[in-house]
Order: sequence, then structure tokens, then C-alpha cells
Amino acid sequence: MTPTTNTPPKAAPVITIAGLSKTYKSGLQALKTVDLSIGKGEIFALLGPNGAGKTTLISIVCGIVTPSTGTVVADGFDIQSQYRQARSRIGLVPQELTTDAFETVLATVTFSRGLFGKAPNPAFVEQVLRDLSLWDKKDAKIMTLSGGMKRRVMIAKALSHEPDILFLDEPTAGVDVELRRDMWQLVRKLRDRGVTIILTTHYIEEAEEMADRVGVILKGELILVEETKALMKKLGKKTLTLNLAEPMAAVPAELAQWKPELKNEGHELEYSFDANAEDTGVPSLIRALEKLGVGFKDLNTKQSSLEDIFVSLVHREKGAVA
Ligand SMILES: Nc1ncnc2c1ncn2[C@@H]1O[C@H](COP(=O)(O)OP(=O)(O)OP(=O)(O)O)[C@@H](O)[C@H]1O
Repeated sequence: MTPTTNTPPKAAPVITIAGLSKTYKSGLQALKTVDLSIGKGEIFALLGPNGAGKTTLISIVCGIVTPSTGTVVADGFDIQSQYRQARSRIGLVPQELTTDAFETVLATVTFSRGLFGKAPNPAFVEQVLRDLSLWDKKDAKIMTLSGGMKRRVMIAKALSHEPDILFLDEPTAGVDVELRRDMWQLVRKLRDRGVTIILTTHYIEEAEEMADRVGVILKGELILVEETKALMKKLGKKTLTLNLAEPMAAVPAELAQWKPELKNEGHELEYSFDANAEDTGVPSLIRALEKLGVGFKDLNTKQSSLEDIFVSLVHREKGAVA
């Protein structure tokens, strides 16, 4: 399936993925021909349900998994034939915590920097640790830290070699509200410094809030790539809520075709519609209500969240398959 929409980045691409596919040894095809460009300095969110292929895609771009077909160029370097150059541009915060439990925070992050052949820069490492509220813990052994703190260490490690591109694989899964807030603040700060950020998340509202563009991946296929705002506008369903003058016990049969729902103990009537449809059904519903003598005190419409859009995309895809 070709993506319904494939909106290119606004800035010059810093990552170009072409014809990428991956079939694991088990025979499972985790990715089917993915083409995607990521612009310099953008925040790109990769959305998809469990097992959609997000981690596989990230792992290929970071050179951890070998693709079956296709190429990835990062900052002008081919991830396979010029692995070291390409990889040095990239920071990866994996889903799982992988650190030496017996080392201190400072030693771990300093060591990570060295792995990429970067000259020592204690001032830079200090700044990274301060940005992540880890400076106070610099001498603590990793194993003594809380889960949230360990996650911060993973980010510090990924940033230690000053990458231009940062991958965050489900950075906020299972973290507390405070860390999530700090994380997003840091992501914005990094972007302001020109770092390109690609994240995967299950918290769709975060993609909505943070990302410039969103790519939706389902069963190994990138089904659409779209600017977040445009996606909201284009695919967004809207909900009309009518505050009824008198509460209703049940939806009258005359209104069945709109499939409205009663909410708030019958005080509100909710109707979902496609904001882009030629006939939204709103005027006819209002007329039908008038005819029935149903009065309302107020009404408002609300754009659906990306979460709703995503769910409807998943359903649409399922429907197409069935
Ligand atoms: N090393 C492997 N060998 C065989 N199959 C694998 C391997 N790694 C992943 N898979 C399979 O490939 C598919 C895609 O997995 P992947 O981890 O990329 O998905 P994901 O979108 O990141 O999911 P999640 O949100 O759960 O992390 C899944 O069906 C998974 O079981």
C-alpha cells in the first residue's frame, strides 16, 4: 500500500530512507518497503501499535539491524558502507535500559562519549548532566538510581557524543509525569539547538503536541506521513455537543440515522462527524431536532485528538484487509 499522504520535510533531509524492508530470519516481514525523509531540525513522531515495526526501523537507521533491502543515508553517510561516520551523527535512547550497574553516572556518560572517538570534554558532559537534572547524582552508582533516573542516564549517554540526530524509542513509556515533562522540555531545547529528533511513542497526544510531522506505521507499512497540524485538520473528526434544554431519557428514533449519544445523564447530545465531508450531517440534525421540538441551550464542536484519528486509521486498515 502506498501512503495516502507522504508530505516531505520542510528543511533539507538529514536522513533519507529508501526502499527499506526487513524480513527477520524467522520469516517475519517486519518492514515492507519504507521510503521516508527526515528534515534537519524537525521533530518526527513515528506512531504505531505494538509490533508495527517502529523499533525495527529505528534499529536499522542506527545500524543495529541489517536491512533486507534498501538504503539509509544519515547526514550524507550511508549507514552500511560508512557506518562509523553515520553512527557518530546519531544518538539512540533505546527502550530498554542498558548500562553498567556498577559504574557511576559521570563515568558511564564520559565513557560513552569516548566510544565514539570524541575527545574528552568534561564541560560538555557536565552540561548534559545538568540539563537532565543528573549533576547531583554524578557520583552515584547506576544501580542505586530510580528507574526514572536510569532513563535520564540513557538520554545523557545518547547525547554524550554531541549527535545531530537523536532517536528516542518510546521515551516516556512508564515514566512519571515529572520526567515526561522534563523530557519534552529537553527535546524542545535540543531542537532549538538544531538537533533532529525522531521518537516513537504510544502517547499520541504527545506526538500531537511535540511533533512537526507524524508517520503512522501499521504492520510494517508506513501508511501516511503528514504534518501534524494538517493531519489533524484533514483526518480530524469533530464532535458536536448540544447542551439540551431538557434532559432526554433516550435518543428518539427520528434521530437514529445520526447515531448520536446521550451523555451527562441525558443533558448532552453528542454527534461525531467528519469535518471534511461535503455533508457533515450537522444542519440536517439541527433541523431534525427543531422538528422534534428538542431545544438546546448551547452547542460546541471539538476537533478529535490524534488518538481518535489513529484508532480510526487502524480500523480503516483492518476493514481494508477483511
Ligand atoms: N530479532 C527479531 N527476530 C524476529 N522477529 C522480530 C525480531 N525483532 C522484532 N521482531 C518482530 O518484528 C515485528 C516488529 O517489531 P518491532 O519491535 O519493530 O515493533 P514495534 O512497532 O517497535 O513494537 P513495540 O511498540 O511493541 O516496540 C514484531 O512482530 C516482532 O515480533
